[in-house]
Amino acid sequence: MIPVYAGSRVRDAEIPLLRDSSDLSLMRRAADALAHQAVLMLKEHTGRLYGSRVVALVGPGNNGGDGLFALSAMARRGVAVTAVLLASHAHQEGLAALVRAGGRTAAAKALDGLLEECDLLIDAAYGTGLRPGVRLPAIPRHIPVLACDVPSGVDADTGAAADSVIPAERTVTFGALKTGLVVGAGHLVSGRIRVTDLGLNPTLGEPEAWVVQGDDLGLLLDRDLGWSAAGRHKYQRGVLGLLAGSARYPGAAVLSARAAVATGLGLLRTIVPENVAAALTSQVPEAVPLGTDELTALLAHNRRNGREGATRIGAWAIGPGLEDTPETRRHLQQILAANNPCVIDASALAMLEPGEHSQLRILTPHAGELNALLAKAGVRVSPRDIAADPIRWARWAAVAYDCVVLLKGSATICTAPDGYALIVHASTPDLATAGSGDVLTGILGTLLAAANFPATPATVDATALTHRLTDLAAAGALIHAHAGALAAREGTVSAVDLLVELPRAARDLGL
Ligand SMILES: NC(=O)C1=CN([C@@H]2O[C@H](COP(=O)(O)OP(=O)(O)OC[C@H]3O[C@@H](n4cnc5c(N)ncnc54)[C@H](OP(=O)(O)O)[C@@H]3O)[C@@H](O)[C@H]2O)[C@@H](O)CC1
Ligand SMILES: Nc1ncnc2c1ncn2[C@@H]1O[C@H](COP(=O)(O)OP(=O)(O)O)[C@@H](O)[C@H]1O
Repeated sequence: MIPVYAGSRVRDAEIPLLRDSSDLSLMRRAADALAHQAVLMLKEHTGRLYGSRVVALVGPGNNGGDGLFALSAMARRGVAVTAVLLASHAHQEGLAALVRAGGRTAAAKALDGLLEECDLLIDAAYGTGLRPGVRLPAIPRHIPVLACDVPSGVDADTGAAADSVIPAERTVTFGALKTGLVVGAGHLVSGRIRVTDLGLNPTLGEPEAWVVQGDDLGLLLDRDLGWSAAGRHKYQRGVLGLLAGSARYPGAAVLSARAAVATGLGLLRTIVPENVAAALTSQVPEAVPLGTDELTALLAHNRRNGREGATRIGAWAIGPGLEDTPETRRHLQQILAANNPCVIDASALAMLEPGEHSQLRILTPHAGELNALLAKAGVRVSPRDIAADPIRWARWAAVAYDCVVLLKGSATICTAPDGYALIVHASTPDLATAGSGDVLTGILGTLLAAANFPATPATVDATALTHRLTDLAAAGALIHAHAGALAAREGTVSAVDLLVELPRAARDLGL
């Protein structure tokens, strides 16, 4: 997992070091890393270095200073470099270094002409010191862009981006990975990211979040892989209850059920409306239907004897395709009252009430559903606000509903009420397809059922439990993303394609 820090935190750590202008070593290290990536990009795009033409947008602050030092390093290697100065002043030592190395400067009005003969643009206009309201020049899409620290126009704390943001093919970021590069629009415009370590970490404190990598699954699941694990019978591998489906959305229940089974579940018990039951049985023969009376008896049994062992349900997946009827509300209330770990999705989210619950719940809203959850809790935000600072609003919902929230999107954000946050990046934009969220719910349900949470969570440290739940949420998103990557190799991706790839995705990641 890679730690992530708010851009302003990194800036606060570096400013005292940068203020002493006699010591430019940090800036030179940053500039060297920038120049190195620029050289790689030039070789990739033009096949040569000597005689190629690089233009840099240079802003008035230290970000511009990085750009100027990088240009001077490239000028010394035979690259024709021009710094386009966007403001009336620029970093003095950087300018002097550029002039000494034989580089040129130009005014902003010369930019369009320079771009006509440009092999690479370095964007060193604004970094972590960006204020709102910036207006940046338009860059033709065919010109490769290398961003210095943060693509100009991106808020390095939140990922919000100005309309005129300059999307980058690569970003070299300094000191630490910044939140604005890994979520929201900032994530979409940063391209490939390289982090240059400047030795700031001891001064940065606790990370704001962690970006999850493919090989983190074992860590997130924290499973007992001892010899006894191989001796478990199906009930011990995990029994999941699924409350889903309606005449209007019969497919959602099937997708969640198939995903749960494909992720390696011991047993699936399903409560679906009568008119969905036949389709479910024919498409998911592994599922065992659960009647209303049996549900009541089983939950009572669970309350008395804990959740372990045969016939007891270890976790619930609730919501895909569910219709809001008195019967589904009754089932939901029964399940919630029994205090089982559950993943709650789709229309079931609208049936929840905010408040303290001290229960093992993962809510899986997309941005629109998060908006509705927050509104119900009295927090008035717009979808635009959520897009501009998704971690912040996912955390608000986690606090308001006292549970783990998994906010879906191109970057999935999993957060606990105390702010612990994990980020999982989608492998492909194709994951945004109908039914893909239902598949995720099934995966999460299986991970919860297999996790063997204690039957009386009140006796266990609540923070530790919500962190464990957050880890499992991220593990589910990781498996989902990897299934997407495998499916995308064959072409476009549908929810059924994800199901087909799930067993392999789970095994690839070490499940
Ligand atoms: N991480 C590290 O360890 C290291 C970081 N380093 C680098 O330092 C960078 C941070 O530098 P920084 O603090 O000087 O801020 P930066 O982004 O250059 O912008 C500030 C200038 O832009 C101006 N300005 C802002 N918004 C504006 C707007 N909307 N419209 C117009 N103007 C606007 C602002 O104006 P002001 O607000 O003062 O009026 C000010 O003049 C960081 O991103 C990284 O590249 C490395 O050198 C070394 C190690
Ligand atoms: N732009 C995107 N790029 C990649 N994945 C995305 C993007 N937008 C959404 N997703 C993912 O697609 C899935 C959609 O879930 P959801 O909206 O619940 O769909 P449905 O209800 O149709 O199943 C989620 O896993 C989400 O993280």
